[in-house]
Amino acid sequence: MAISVSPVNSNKVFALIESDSDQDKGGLFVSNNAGKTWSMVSGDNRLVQRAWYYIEVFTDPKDEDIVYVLSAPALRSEDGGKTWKRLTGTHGDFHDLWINPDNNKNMVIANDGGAELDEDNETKAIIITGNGEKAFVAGADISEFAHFDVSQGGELAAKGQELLFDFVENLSTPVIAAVNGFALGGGLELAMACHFRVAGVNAKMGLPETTLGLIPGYGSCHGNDTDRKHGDR
Ligand SMILES: CC(C)(O)CC(=O)SCCNC(=O)CCNC(=O)[C@H](O)C(C)(C)COP(=O)(O)OP(=O)(O)OC[C@H]1O[C@@H](n2cnc3c(N)ncnc32)[C@H](O)[C@@H]1OP(=O)(O)O
Repeated sequence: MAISVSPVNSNKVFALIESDSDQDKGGLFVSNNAGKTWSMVSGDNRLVQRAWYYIEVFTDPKDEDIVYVLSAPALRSEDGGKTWKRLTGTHGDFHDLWINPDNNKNMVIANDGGAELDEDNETKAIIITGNGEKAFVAGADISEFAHFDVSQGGELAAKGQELLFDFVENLSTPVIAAVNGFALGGGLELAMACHFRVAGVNAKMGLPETTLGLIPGYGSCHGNDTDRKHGDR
């Protein structure tokens, strides 16, 4: 079992309990009188499915009705544990959560893939689009790196991959590419790094750098784990 006392109301205590799974007796229980009496608020199986391994419950430091449960998925309730929404993330098996006591939008969650920082869980989605109708992103200005040698080219590609493409792909907030006009070279790769792509009727996509003998720098024509994860490229 796991226990969490609300930092804003010490009479409110949540207990996550695994019980006889054949009879579905486990789930989340709440006490509103510091543990004297208890009632079950949710028997959602997702809350206790990892109990054989670990089981974690956390109460928000600012709002006694916001509760988090870490399991194979990470789950959040905004109504005192009655209903649950799954948090998106880069990896399953969530083990620990830290919520900034002074700013409950700032949290760090740990899962089998590492730690993730969330500074704003009120942003439900991010849309990337071009300004105007001509281009989503026309790609890199090749004149800026035409003089690069092989190692400088490699460094540029590695840095861009990490700073932009991996960053976008690993965001826990869904990122949508609204492709309006040209999506060329790195612009097309940016759309590919997003979690969803929507193309307008004027969308034109391509990798024109290949006509110059350049291998696209950001993962569009060589596989990696992420490509396999999304499987939709
Ligand atoms: C980093 C890599 C190697 O991994 C991947 C890459 O991103 S490589 C770059 C891939 N992108 C391109 O090769 C696109 C090149 N541009 C074009 O093909 C055309 O410009 C166009 C199809 C986007 C638009 O054509 P058009 O309507 O005929 O307009 P233009 O007169 O050609 O361009 C207008 C204006 O925009 C400038 N421009 C265009 N593309 C880029 C770019 N990628 N970077 C910087 N600037 C760009 C172009 O130079 C013109 O500027 P001005 O002459 O008006 O100052």
